[in-house]
Amino acid sequence: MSQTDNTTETLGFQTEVKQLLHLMIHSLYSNKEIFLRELISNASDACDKLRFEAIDHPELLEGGADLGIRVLFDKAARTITISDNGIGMSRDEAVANLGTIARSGTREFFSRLTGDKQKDAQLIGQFGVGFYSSFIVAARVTVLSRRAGLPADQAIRWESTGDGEFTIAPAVKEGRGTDVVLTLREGEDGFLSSWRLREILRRYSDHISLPIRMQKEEWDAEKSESVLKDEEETVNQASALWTRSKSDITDEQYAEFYKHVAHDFEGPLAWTHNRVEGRTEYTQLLYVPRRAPFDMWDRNKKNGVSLYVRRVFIMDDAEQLLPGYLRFVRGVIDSADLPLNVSREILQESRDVRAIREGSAKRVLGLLEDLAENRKEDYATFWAAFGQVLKEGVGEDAANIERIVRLLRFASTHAGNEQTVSLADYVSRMKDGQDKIYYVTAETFAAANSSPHLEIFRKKGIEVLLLTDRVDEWMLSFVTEFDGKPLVSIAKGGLDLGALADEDEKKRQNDVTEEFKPLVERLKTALGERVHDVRVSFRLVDSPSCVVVDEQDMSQHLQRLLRAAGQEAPASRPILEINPGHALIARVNAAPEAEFDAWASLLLEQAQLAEGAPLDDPAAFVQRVNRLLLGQP
Ligand SMILES: Nc1ncnc2c1ncn2[C@@H]1O[C@H](COP(=O)(O)OP(=O)(O)OP(=O)(O)O)[C@@H](O)[C@H]1O
Repeated sequence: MSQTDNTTETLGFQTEVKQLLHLMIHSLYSNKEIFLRELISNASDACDKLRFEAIDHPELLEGGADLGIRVLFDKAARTITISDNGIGMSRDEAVANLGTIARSGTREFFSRLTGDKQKDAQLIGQFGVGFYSSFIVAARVTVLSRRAGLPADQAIRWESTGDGEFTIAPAVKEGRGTDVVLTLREGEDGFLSSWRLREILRRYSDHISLPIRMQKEEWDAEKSESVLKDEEETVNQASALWTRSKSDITDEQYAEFYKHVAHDFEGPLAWTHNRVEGRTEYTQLLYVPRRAPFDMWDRNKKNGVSLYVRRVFIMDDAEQLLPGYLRFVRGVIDSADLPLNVSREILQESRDVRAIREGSAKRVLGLLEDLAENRKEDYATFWAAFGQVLKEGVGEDAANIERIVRLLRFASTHAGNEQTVSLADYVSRMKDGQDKIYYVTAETFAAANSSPHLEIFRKKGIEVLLLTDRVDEWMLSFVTEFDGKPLVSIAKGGLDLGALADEDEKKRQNDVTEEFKPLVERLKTALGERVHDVRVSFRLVDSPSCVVVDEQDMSQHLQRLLRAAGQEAPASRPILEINPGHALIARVNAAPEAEFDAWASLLLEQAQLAEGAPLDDPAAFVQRVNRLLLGQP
């Protein structure tokens, strides 16, 4: 910090702000006019905040409850001013809000930037551009602001040319609120036009519920030019978008409103807009974003939609209005019943809120069902961004579990790595006589897809779901059947292909099992405590052996996940299954007694490796393999 005179302080921007400014000026160059949308959006938020604070402190309005935004320009001075009479900023608020980015994960976000303009522009989109977008068109930005409630001589003047530093000084401002004055860069004079500014405002900010006023302009036939009048006029519709009737709102207006409430740069994927009447009355305008925000998995991140009560803004991120598994939804809920002084605590208890939450969850599920049915590509986009979050719903929302289960999508041996298969698709492709839905869980798609357990299913052409997301094991504890068909792990318990194995095959299998009994007994003795059991398996085709767990035991994959998360997991011993048709099994069967223990260990250890499980003693494994390769047990 340095002082240029007694009162003006010069401060540096946070490093990330400097990076953001640099990047924005370069990557959003072709989309400059959005600065106006961002500044109007902030001005509108500032008025909403004042109106909300004034519910408990009416003196903040200082007698002027007529909230609004004004856009002015001055051709001679080459400035555009966006002025609001909202909440304003104190000195400390200005320093914190206009010099830093207060979002956790910001540093990590910036470390992901690549230097590739196009990719970075998309990343910034996820981040939200906000106030700093002024510097795309302005060489200098001056903010004159007075917080509501403070006297006129306690205003502040913030100024920066966007090159790393800003100054802040005390100032005098008669009216409360904020004036943002942009002194344009060379070559940006095109914005100094009433026509141009109105056009931008109508395109991007028509949904703003407050009046946006500009000086009236009229054509003067004598002078043959348009002249500014002393009167003002409102240039937007100035009514809350969600209160308008659906048929009066264009898709573009819905999209621009979304960008405002969601602080998103891109338009939404889908939305649902309804007025609900009955015991509780409310309007909901809910959006599904296209992309997950960069900090979606941040625990401290706020979630949810904005709550209004009879058009008065009450709070952002009212997470009580939707169940947690729909936390990606953005938008507005405007209640006719809640009190204006409702707090987050009251929201938690309120019966009206419960009704809103249940009603909104149903609406969003309906919207997703519609996407899944009629806009498959968009549903795939949704699923890629938020599928993992939606899965949480099977544990969280028992009332809607059937609907949620129908919305789930999986990778499978038929469909490949993309998660596109619904349980209904799976059932429609089931083989004659197949009465179960088969799946395998693993850490990665590659591990799942090359699991030895799949071999017999591939041979018989039976589809298997490949589950590799972290929440999958947890999810499966809630989804145990679909359409009357149980979901069965192919790596658990004995393999029972039921009606899919014919009588001849069953008889042959019994004979083989009998024939291999002595080998099985020898392996049990050799492996002792390391296994729970050894048995002959008909699920293997190309692999000599595999490990499975007992029906009621926790899967090996889940055991590993729990241990990785530092939790206790019961150490269940695996069952070793051997493939009687494999040449290596014949080799082990014929092995001399001195070599037998080494072969037995090898069968177990390679089966564990194929599963993606770590070995207890990898060095001993390597030595054993080498000795056997060299024929020196
Ligand atoms: N006109 C204004 N009146 C009062 N406070 C303002 C005004 N403009 C900006 N601010 C303050 O500065 C903060 C930062 O603004 P900025 O536009 O960068 O981010 P944002 O609006 O919070 O989020 P986003 O960038 O995602 O839109 C705001 O959250 C607000 O606290």
